[in-house]
Amino acid sequence: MLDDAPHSLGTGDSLLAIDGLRVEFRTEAGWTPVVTDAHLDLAPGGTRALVGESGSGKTVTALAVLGLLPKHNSRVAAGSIEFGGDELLGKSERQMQRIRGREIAMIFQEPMTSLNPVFTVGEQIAETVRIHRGTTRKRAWARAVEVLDLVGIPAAARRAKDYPHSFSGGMRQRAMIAMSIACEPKLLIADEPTTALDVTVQAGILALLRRLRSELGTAVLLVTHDLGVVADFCDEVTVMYAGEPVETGPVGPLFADPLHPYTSGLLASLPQRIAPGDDLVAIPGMVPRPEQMPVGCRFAPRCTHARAGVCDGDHPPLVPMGGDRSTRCVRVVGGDVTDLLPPLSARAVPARRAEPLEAADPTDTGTPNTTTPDSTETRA
Ligand SMILES: Nc1ncnc2c1ncn2[C@@H]1O[C@H](COP(=O)(O)OP(=O)(O)OP(=O)(O)O)[C@@H](O)[C@H]1O
Repeated sequence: MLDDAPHSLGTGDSLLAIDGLRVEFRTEAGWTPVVTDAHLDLAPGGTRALVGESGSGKTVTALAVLGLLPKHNSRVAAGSIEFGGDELLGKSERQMQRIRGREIAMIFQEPMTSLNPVFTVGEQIAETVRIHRGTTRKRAWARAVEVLDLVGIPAAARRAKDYPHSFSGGMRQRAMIAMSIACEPKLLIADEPTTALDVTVQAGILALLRRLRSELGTAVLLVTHDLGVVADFCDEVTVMYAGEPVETGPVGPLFADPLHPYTSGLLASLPQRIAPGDDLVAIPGMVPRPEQMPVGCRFAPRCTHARAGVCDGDHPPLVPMGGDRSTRCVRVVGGDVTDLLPPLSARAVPARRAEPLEAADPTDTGTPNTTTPDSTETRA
């Protein structure tokens, strides 16, 4: 653990436990914090979303876990990131390389950042398996075909010999997921994995992640700005604002009864919560730049509940509120504000779908292990 990490808000049996994380970037103004006092817990096999507007620090937090922050202009200045009880901060690049891929894998919004256009999809997955598991080329290839089949690539043995450009967007995303799970990592970090995909393909990818989670027991940290996806997929959520978590908790209670005005504002601006004829309630203003953080509560300048002399004083800590929930709002903690629900017409929490969604994905052609080729998936 680095200096200045405050006491843990964690439960003690986490797969991933981030505590008091502070990440700084070098800017013209000097070392500038972009993530501060970040806390996050993820249980083995659990799913947690990291949500918030653009620039809130979601990706930086995820990259810190993987040890992939740019070395030339960033540093972790405080805190702790434990994975399976083992401190990741301070590990060498060589040690982190061993952890990445084998223990923790990441999938990105754009699959071509992970897939190399000059090698076949099968070769790339097999190479990952060979490096991390030390198996023979033959076994590694067999594993590549197996995982491509698992993620629903039709005729996997044949398609493994194709280059990424001959796959559609949905299939590339599946191929990247196949590569990331090939070594059965305990944790998958998915950064906006469905944002670039159309809605039906998106639903199929989420259903795939859900199935992998239940079949392989992989925990998922999902970085997204899409609360509908969070409601669909995650058990727990961490809401980030201006570089810090402002509310955490189980998805159902947090969506039904937010404990921070920022969460309430995000929920109120969900299109599916607005009744026909109602205005979309967007949060006025913008996320402050890292060099211009307000003193006191960072959300106060945009908050309709903010009070002078209360919200512009000391910077508020993240306070446990019971029921596995916490908030950084001093007015909620003090009991001055008790009902943050968005307007009545916006109260319906996006339904958590009980049924798998994979059938809704045109890139899927049926049960993943028995699929047949589909022209919508084939570009070449
Ligand atoms: N390489 C970098 N150099 C300097 N500042 C950076 C760098 N990467 C990120 N930042 C800053 O860190 C802050 C958090 O960025 P981050 O990408 O984590 O936000 P985010 O919540 O993931 O946003 P988005 O949803 O747009 O991806 C932002 O203010 C951003 O400008």
